[in-house]
Amino acid sequence: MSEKIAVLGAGSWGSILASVLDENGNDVRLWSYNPKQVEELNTAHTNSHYIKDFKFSPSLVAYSDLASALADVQTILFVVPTKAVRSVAGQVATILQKTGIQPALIHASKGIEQKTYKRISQVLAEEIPAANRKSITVLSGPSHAEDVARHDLTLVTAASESLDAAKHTQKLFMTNYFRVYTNPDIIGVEIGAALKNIIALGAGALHGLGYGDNAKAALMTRGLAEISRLGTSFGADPMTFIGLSGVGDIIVTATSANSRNWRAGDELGRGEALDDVINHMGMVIEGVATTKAAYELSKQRGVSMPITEAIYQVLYEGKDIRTAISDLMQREGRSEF
Ligand SMILES: NC(=O)C1=CN([C@@H]2O[C@H](COP(=O)(O)OP(=O)(O)OC[C@H]3O[C@@H](n4cnc5c(N)ncnc54)[C@H](O)[C@@H]3O)[C@@H](O)[C@H]2O)C=CC1
Ligand SMILES: O=C(CO)COP(=O)(O)O
Repeated sequence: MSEKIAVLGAGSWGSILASVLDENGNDVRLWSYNPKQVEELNTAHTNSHYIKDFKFSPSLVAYSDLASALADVQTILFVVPTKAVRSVAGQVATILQKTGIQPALIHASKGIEQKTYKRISQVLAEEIPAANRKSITVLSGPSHAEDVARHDLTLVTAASESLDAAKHTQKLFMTNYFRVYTNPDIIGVEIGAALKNIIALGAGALHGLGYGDNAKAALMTRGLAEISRLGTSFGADPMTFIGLSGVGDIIVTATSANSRNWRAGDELGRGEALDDVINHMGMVIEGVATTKAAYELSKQRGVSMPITEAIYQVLYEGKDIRTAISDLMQREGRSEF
């Protein structure tokens, strides 16, 4: 199977997914809005700010002009940070309207839009009227770009309301080190993908504060319980949260220094200020904005999310982390389920 594919967003994840698609024999156009990055990708075949010590194949071509990247493509993969999805999708829609092509739409971003609380697939469906809403697919799961770059074994999920669309994504990405499952539950997969970053921030903070394995296991388990409560309130399948995009992604992001969210939490736990952490990371820390969206959603829907609320208070209300942890521990005793 070989297709013309545009990958939009050349950060660590976009560029490595583009590389997987390129290795699979596709004609891949990697788009970035940063011309310097495009030049580096096309001349040195590196993307040094986002992915260290990795050489891309010269067959992978980068574009700074979106219309050229989209010319005649059969598939578009969106991998920009959540806050940029709507504006990039709007630009794509204008170009697709002019050219009349109707490519398959996949995304691999992990977040929830601020204020509208929409999932990424909902934003894409709204902005790109030509899209077949039911066939939009999300690719998600425990998958740090750094590990995929060195061909470490990686298992992810392609979720879509359309099984044909999910299978199409599965075929595009499958390699001997990158295995893709299908899942019809796009709601559960997108919610798990977004909210695990809140737990990764918390796990990093526990590490930075010097807490041990019991505390981290407790946070991951009870964090998953509240993600599952919010997800099922939207009709997600509870089983999704014990799959790759749920517990799988919590394990990888909440235990690894490759995770930007975990690292940000670690630095906060060591006493650094949030603004400083964001500034020197130089890459997206999705969990910061997702904490706000999830906290507001939980209040709107009456879903109990005490860990998310505690992290919201630390990030947005200046609450001391140790006080937040102590308050969580001293909540009234209750039944586990
Ligand atoms: N890095 C990873 O291992 C993984 C990341 N993800 C998700 O993929 C998404 C992208 O993450 P990364 O590639 O890691 O981010 P990154 O921070 O490494 O790169 C983001 C890229 O988006 C571009 N960008 C930023 N604002 C833009 C805008 N307004 N318009 C167009 N382009 C813009 C930047 O120039 C950069 O190339 C996030 O939602 C993240 O949660 C998902 C799985 C793994
Ligand atoms: O989603 C990821 C791995 O599955 C990447 O997480 P970070 O954005 O925290 O690096």
